[in-house]
Amino acid sequence: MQIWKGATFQKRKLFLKTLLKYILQNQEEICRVASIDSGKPLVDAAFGEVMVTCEKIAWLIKEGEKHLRPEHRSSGAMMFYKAARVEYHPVGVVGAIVPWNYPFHNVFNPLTAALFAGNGLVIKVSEHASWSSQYYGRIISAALQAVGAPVDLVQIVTGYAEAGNALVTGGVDKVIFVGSTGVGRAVLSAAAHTLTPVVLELGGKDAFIVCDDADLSQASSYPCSLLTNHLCSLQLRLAVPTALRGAFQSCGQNCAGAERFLVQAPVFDRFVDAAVGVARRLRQGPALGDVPVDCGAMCMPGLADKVAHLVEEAVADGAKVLVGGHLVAHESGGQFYAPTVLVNVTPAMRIWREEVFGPVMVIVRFSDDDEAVRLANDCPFGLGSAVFSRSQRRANDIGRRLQAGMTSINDFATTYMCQSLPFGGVKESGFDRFAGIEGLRGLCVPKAVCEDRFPWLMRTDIPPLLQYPVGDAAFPFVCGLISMFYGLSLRDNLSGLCTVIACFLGVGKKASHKKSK
Ligand SMILES: NC(=O)c1ccc[n+]([C@@H]2O[C@H](COP(=O)([O-])OP(=O)(O)OC[C@H]3O[C@@H](n4cnc5c(N)ncnc54)[C@H](O)[C@@H]3O)[C@@H](O)[C@H]2O)c1
Repeated sequence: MQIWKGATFQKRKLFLKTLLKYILQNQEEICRVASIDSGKPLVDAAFGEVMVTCEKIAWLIKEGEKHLRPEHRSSGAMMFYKAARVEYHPVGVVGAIVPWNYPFHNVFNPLTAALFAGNGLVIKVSEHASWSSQYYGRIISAALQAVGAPVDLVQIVTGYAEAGNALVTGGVDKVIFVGSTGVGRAVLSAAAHTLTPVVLELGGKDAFIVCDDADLSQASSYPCSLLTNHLCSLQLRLAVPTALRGAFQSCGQNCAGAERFLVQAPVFDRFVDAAVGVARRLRQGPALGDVPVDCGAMCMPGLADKVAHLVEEAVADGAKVLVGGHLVAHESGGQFYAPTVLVNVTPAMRIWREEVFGPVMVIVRFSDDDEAVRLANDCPFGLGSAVFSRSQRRANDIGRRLQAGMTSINDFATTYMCQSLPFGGVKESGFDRFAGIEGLRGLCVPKAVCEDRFPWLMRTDIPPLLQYPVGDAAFPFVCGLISMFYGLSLRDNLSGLCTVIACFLGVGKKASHKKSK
């Protein structure tokens, strides 16, 4: 760890380039391994695991150094003769505890940033995705070896809750926990004993808002309503495929997964019809079977039953299943839950508040922007969000009011493809950030440093009348300084200056008199 801490940025970049080269040359194998361990189709693995990881590595190589170099800061009026800066030093050993849903990305995401920041890393992978971690671990060791870095710099461990707990309490310098809200609470509580800082990246239940833009497209006075109608349906054509991917990518097993689709009344039926039309045609089965599929299996034991239970309970309370809504038996013996579209859901239902983490698209109608915001915020989680409107201004107005860590305008989850942006949530989705500039710097100790700006010209010292034992004029002198620098008018500043000069001149003698006694 000590060796890597002193590694140049050039070497850290070389490590990332070595990883990137391997990933690019072995994309298919990496995706296959992720598919076997998580049940997701290859395209979902390429999209959600490999593409974002490559973007992260590319961003770190291009911009990472810039954000970890010492940053000069202003020193303020009174400290004008000082130079101030922040230095970003590695925290030491980062402990990352990750879930099973993206076996490749969940390992490489903390790995790339932690090592680029100069840290060592212990990753506790999920007990449900341990197999693939062995293969990914070998890639990491080979890349470390290739650049002459210590191979034990990264340790991958697996196990149940006890293993995770041992990592939190075992003396790492910072914990990144990615997982469910309930376990996040346990991790935070364990970390409190050792005062270990924790980043919590927890569950989500993203709102996906589709506005109708009716005022524009329906205004009879509008000179070109044909065009606006076309634009409006274009917006829908844009929103529906994105909505479907937001709901069914990786069979809905995404932290930043769209789980609540809020659609404005005038376009509600069209949106629902379009979504149902596609959802009905989705092919489901084993990810690496003989026939191509759109939706794979559920990974975690019991998750499909949990999803089924949530849907059944909602239906019993008045929700309506338009597509799916049932478990699917398959000769492979895998766990499958059919891609589902559900309407007539109300905020009183459990499915509205709890993370489903499955292929269920809940579509709810809203009448105006205020109601959309109210419904979106009526949720314990606040990870991602999306707003669709052909008026970017309107979409941004709604977006600003959403209680979420991330908002994509006219798209879904694109904030994560912009790797300079922080990733994380509010409310029960956690706190602090793991990606972007904030996440990268979060893996460092931001050390404040202050030194003389002109050491060859002036070295600063405590003025004689403030030296112990302090003279009688010390107090008026400090008050004078405060007025001189912070007075709100020129008169106050000058009056402060006069006091300072008077004290300085008058007390010089007194101080030396006292000292000679
Ligand atoms: N916000 C994000 O970035 C993000 C990303 C992916 C998944 N998630 C969330 O993860 C959840 C699904 O993953 P999961 O079921 O694997 O989550 P989980 O919370 O059950 O497990 C996550 C990890 O924590 C470990 N763990 C369990 N108990 C622990 C304890 N007491 N102390 C320390 N570690 C412990 C597990 O072994 C696993 O490695 C969902 O809620 C999803 O939203 C969040």
